[in-house]
Amino acid sequence: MGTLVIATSNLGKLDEFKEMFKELPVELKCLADYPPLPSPNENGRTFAANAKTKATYYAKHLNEFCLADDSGLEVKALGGEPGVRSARFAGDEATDKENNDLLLQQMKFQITRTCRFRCALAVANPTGRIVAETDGSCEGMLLHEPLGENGFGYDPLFWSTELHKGLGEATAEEKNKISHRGKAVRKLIAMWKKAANNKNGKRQEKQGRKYSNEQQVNGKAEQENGASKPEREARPDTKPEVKPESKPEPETN
Ligand SMILES: O=c1[nH]c(=O)c2ncn([C@@H]3O[C@H](COP(=O)(O)OP(=O)(O)OP(=O)(O)O)[C@@H](O)[C@H]3O)c2[nH]1
Ligand SMILES: [Mg+2]
Repeated sequence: MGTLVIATSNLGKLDEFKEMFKELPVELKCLADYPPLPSPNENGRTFAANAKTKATYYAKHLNEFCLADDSGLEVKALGGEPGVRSARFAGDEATDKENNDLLLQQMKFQITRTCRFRCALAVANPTGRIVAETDGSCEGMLLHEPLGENGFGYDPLFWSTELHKGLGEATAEEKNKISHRGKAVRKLIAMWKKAANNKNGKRQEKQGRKYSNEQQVNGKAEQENGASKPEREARPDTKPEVKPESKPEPETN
């Protein structure tokens, strides 16, 4: 079984990933399983750029496959802010509460409350090369005050137009079904399943080719040894079993 490190220092994200990956045949690890590393710079202009930077950085240092997530909240009335700066909106070391308070203050007189969460995921192999990327988004409205105790970050300020409730009120299962991260994770899992199916298909094709080559060689040898054709055909049990290629599961966004 392979290892995948969930390379995030955000415990809220980590819990969501653990829940969503629990059925996968992979050994999940997190940064706490390794000696501490300084955080990488997240100064990219897009979520995708930051996710790739983090995945590559951790994969190279830990010599493992690493999954990184860069995500944040885009508020329409603020021109997409806090966006990639979501974690540092109220300062480099800002807490969730400080970020939320600043956001509410900036939105005090705004009538348009449309916003969305976005998430970019990147997986890097142990050399640091990016081997998979996906993304997801989740639409909502910014509340005027915190609602509910669940989730993390900006969740208490986010009214989900898909769930018709605040993310702070939603259970983990409800949030994962509609969230930016949930959508990005399901795309990633669908990609892995497709790649695994293709690999199985290729392996079976190779086995089939090997069998047919062997048959030709054996046939030739038998002919040279004087074996008759009907005798060879009467041995179907020597055929390798070639299962039909199974279809990947449809994406469930
Ligand atoms: O209410 C929320 N529900 C979410 O589902 C969610 N996803 C992201 N965020 C916020 O966006 C920033 C991400 O910044 P970010 O991607 O740099 O992560 P981070 O610095 O916390 O950890 P790391 O993964 O970089 O180690 C942080 O402020 C998070 O609170 C969320 N807030
Ligand atoms: Mg970060």
